[in-house]
Amino acid sequence: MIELNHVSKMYGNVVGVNDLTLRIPRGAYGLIGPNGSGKTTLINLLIGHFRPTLGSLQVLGTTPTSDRRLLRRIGLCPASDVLYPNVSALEWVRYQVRLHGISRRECKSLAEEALETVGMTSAMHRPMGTYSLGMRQRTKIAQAIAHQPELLILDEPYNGLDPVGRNDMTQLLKQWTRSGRGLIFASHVLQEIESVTASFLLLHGGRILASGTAQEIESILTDTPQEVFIKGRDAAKLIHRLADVDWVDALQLNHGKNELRVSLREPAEFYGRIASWIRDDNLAIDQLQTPDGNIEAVFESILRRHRGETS
Ligand SMILES: Nc1ncnc2c1ncn2[C@@H]1O[C@H](COP(=O)(O)OP(=O)(O)OP(=O)(O)O)[C@@H](O)[C@H]1O
Repeated sequence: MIELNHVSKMYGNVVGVNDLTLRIPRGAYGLIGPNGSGKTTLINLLIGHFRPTLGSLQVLGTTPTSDRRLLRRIGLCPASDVLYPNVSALEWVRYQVRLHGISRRECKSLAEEALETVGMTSAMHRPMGTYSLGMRQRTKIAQAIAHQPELLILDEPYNGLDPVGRNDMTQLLKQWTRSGRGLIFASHVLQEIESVTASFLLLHGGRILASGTAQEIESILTDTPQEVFIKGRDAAKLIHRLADVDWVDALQLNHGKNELRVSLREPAEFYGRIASWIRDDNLAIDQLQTPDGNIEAVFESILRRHRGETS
């Protein structure tokens, strides 16, 4: 579906993306990374909005900047709010479909169908200025899917949505994924991506740090140094167990000796032993706090590996 060969994009002296090489088959992928990691730059390269400063790329078997017909095969939902307050969703989506060179009559039925898919039929004649944020997001998605593209690209589709809107968005993206068409969507939040697809691309500082399924990334993390906080009255009593093993990098007692911070070189070793130590020594331990699910910690772990601080 996408092939990047040593792609870099510079904005003057600023690196947008840095030497990306990647080949991903058709499927659904979450593009995850903190602010400024290069997600939007990558999306703009995929749709041919930007030409790479270095390297080359192919999307759906063609070069985005030299094949304008590619835009007909891609649906794009940008992060920015692009809706006109005095225009109805139906008019706007029809107009966007028309821009793809589709006949006037067909545009209307395609627009209606897409708006129905996103649950906007009852509000589609109202001016978009009266819509909630969730309705605006759904209208943007309708615009992206109305011309029935092969690949849907969404930049932060969950931004600003309340829990109900988030759930609706997840259902919508799952439905799209089940149809077997391509999906790439950028997000800051791991859980949002996890609820739609198991496949990730992790960007940081314009580089792809990891790609694969959640399990693959988890297994990278299991072997990557981590910090664990052990909390409870007997936390300090675990020191004699942990002081002599070679997979512990550092130990620190905090909070009146009720919290032990452990820097682990091989977390799997720790998790394999901790329960039996607590049981055998009959220790009062209330909590084990790990960085699981915390995307900042995930990035920190992968970054350490990336910087060569761990193997
Ligand atoms: N038009 C521009 N001019 C100069 N620098 C830019 C421009 N657009 C992006 N950058 C820089 O390129 C890098 C990547 O930015 P990009 O917007 O692609 O990241 P992002 O992951 O989409 O971030 P966010 O989550 O905040 O949208 C950042 O350092 C950013 O400051």
